[in-house]
Amino acid sequence: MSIRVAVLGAAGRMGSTVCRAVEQAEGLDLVARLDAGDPIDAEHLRGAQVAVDFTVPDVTEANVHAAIDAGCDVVVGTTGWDEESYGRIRTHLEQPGARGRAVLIAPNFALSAVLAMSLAAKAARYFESAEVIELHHPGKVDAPSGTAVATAQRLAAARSEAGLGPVPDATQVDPDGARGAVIDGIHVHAVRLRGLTAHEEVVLGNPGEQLTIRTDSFDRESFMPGVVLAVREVGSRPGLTIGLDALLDL
Ligand SMILES: NC(=O)c1ccc[n+]([C@@H]2O[C@H](COP(=O)([O-])OP(=O)(O)OC[C@H]3O[C@@H](n4cnc5c(N)ncnc54)[C@H](O)[C@@H]3O)[C@@H](O)[C@H]2O)c1
Ligand SMILES: O=C(O)C1=N[C@H](C(=O)O)CCC1
Repeated sequence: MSIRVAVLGAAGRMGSTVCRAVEQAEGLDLVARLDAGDPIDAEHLRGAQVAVDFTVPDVTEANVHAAIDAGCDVVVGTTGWDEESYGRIRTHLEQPGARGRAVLIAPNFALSAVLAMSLAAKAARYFESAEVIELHHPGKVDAPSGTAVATAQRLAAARSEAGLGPVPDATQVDPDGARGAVIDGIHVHAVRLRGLTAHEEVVLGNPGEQLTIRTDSFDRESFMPGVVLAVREVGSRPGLTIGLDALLDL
């Protein structure tokens, strides 16, 4: 039996790539392509069991609630999520009408990025300094990237668990924000450059040495094995799963 899939944001860069990947994947059946202006309800989802959301940060949470109400499990790649919005999804999934439904939200479905985040979190405890540089195409609407936010949060958590203090930084004068965004004490720098797709460097420093962990997605095909895996697996994980790590046994 095939898994029936709807794609939300189907006209976008990621959504259109996901539509092609679903059409080509064995055991998946693309039943609906929805984009801005299309209602997200049972009629328009056309019997989909899994909805895949690659839209925009402003609308993704509302889409997920609507897809749950329409009886779908949901795979989300759109960025812009935080603890509050995760909490509202968890609460929704505990309601009687939504029990057993599953939502998987991942800031990055590329294997190299998932591994880079995991390796960076492992390495973080051994270094005094840690910063994140993310580099993306100039059509991206949000900064810093969802991947960079998640990376910084994981670096900070690992440092805190290891008892490390703040990163060393003597900066006192920075009127224009040259030191970047600061997420949980980790500096994050965003580059937008024509020709790029999605890239990230985590730089970790000690006296006399540096470790650089870099991931490069050269095209959107790189995200597709992770998206297809999530579509296949989401139904067997009721509740909210954050990140692809759980599916890869990392
Ligand atoms: N998790 C990952 O691996 C991963 C990879 C790449 C991009 N992303 C994220 O995916 C999102 C989409 O990126 P993109 O480059 O495809 O953007 P995009 O602008 O090309 O596509 C977004 C699409 O969503 C549509 N849309 C807007 N409002 C909508 C609504 N209410 N309902 C349905 N569709 C709606 C737009 O019309 C557009 O077609 C971004 O948040 C991006 O950061 C995540
Ligand atoms: O192209 C984008 O936009 C991407 N967004 C995600 C993010 O913000 O981390 C993943 C990488 C590509």
